[in-house]
Amino acid sequence: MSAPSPVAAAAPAHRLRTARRVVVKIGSALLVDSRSGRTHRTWLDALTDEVAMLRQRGQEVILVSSGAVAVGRRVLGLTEVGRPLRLEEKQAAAAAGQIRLAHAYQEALAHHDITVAQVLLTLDDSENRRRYLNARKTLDQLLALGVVPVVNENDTVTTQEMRFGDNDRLAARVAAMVSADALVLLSDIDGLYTADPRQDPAARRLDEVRAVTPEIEAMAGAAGSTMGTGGMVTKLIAARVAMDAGCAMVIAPGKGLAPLGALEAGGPGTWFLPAQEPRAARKRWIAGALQPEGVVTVDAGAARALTHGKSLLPAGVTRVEGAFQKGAPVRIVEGDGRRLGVGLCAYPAEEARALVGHRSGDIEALLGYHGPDELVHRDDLALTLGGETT
Ligand SMILES: Nc1ncnc2c1ncn2[C@@H]1O[C@H](COP(=O)(O)OP(=O)(O)O)[C@@H](O)[C@H]1O
Ligand SMILES: N[C@@H](CCC(=O)OP(=O)(O)O)C(=O)O
Repeated sequence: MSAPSPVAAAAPAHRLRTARRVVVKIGSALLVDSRSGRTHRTWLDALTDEVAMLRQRGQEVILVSSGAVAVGRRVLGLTEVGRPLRLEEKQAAAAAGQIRLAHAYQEALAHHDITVAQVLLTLDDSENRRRYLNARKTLDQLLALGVVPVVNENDTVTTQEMRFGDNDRLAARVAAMVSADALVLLSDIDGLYTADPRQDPAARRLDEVRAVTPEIEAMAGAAGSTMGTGGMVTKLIAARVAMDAGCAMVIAPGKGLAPLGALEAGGPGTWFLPAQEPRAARKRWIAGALQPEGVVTVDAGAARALTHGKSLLPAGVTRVEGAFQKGAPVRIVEGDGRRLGVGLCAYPAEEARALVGHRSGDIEALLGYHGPDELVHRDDLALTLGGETT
């Protein structure tokens, strides 16, 4: 019998404490007072105390925060009760609210000497590979510099109807993008119930979910509060995205003043536990889900380096074929045609061709800008040797 997977064995409550990278999503209803449109400062201060505690323990934290529309509505006087805002009004509200939201986070985290950076993304940024790679690298860089990124959707450029609950999915995409180990969705409810507890008093909360099956999906009803309207449906979509990326997700109650501490102490929540870890999930995604758009041939020395876990440097490349953009998946082969694997190329095809056989130190002189040293970074590389993805 094979040994049980350490991923499945870890007790859910420890997931948060042991996670290297944590994404915490904060909904509008938790952060913004529905009547006054003001942020709940005491709540935010308490949450940022917890974020500081996680940082002190050496954990990296990304916050995905909603609330721009709710804050901006009041600022712009778009407060007629009962009238839904038009898309352009919501976008205007988001623009006016976002700057205040960012400021609130900046002030709250400044008490702990933590620098905040605002990152506005569209859902599409995680789908378009070139922008995806840039967003991932920016977030990586911010985390490496000890910064806490505060992410929201870039509501100004969104072309679709802005729906509450979008940030549940955005948070999951961000968690997948940065290979986070844990995603916490702080909610007005303490987890997933067998049915909407507002409708069914006999509904029971689930502690753990290991796969989002149709049976689980059937449990999710529509929206809850007046401000948050995503309900459980978007949370389950988020769970799927997170789990596919090897990230554990938890829906936990956020109203209290120390929601993360409560969760760590074994408080209520529903954990969605993936079958594998983020690194393995990402390699599987690169190797399996993407259609290669080019071929990069490497010499024997580079092939050896790759099998020893190194990145691919331009010096070991002998040929680049195809027309592709930065971030595209490319097949990596040896001179004799033997397939080594698939990787995401850090340069577009033309630039990659210009770098063939050159030392990384020459990149700036060749391209006129200071790009990455690696043509394919080892984190973006899935070797498929002997049928195994590594
Ligand atoms: N099966 C379910 N389990 C738990 N809550 C559910 C379920 N189905 C629907 N809901 C509703 O979803 C709401 C949470 O969604 P929402 O209010 O959008 O969350 P938030 O604003 O906290 O992100 C709950 O208050 C609950 O009324
Ligand atoms: N981007 C929007 C939030 C969208 C959203 O998903 O809201 P919520 O359901 O409260 O998490 C805003 O900042 O107002």
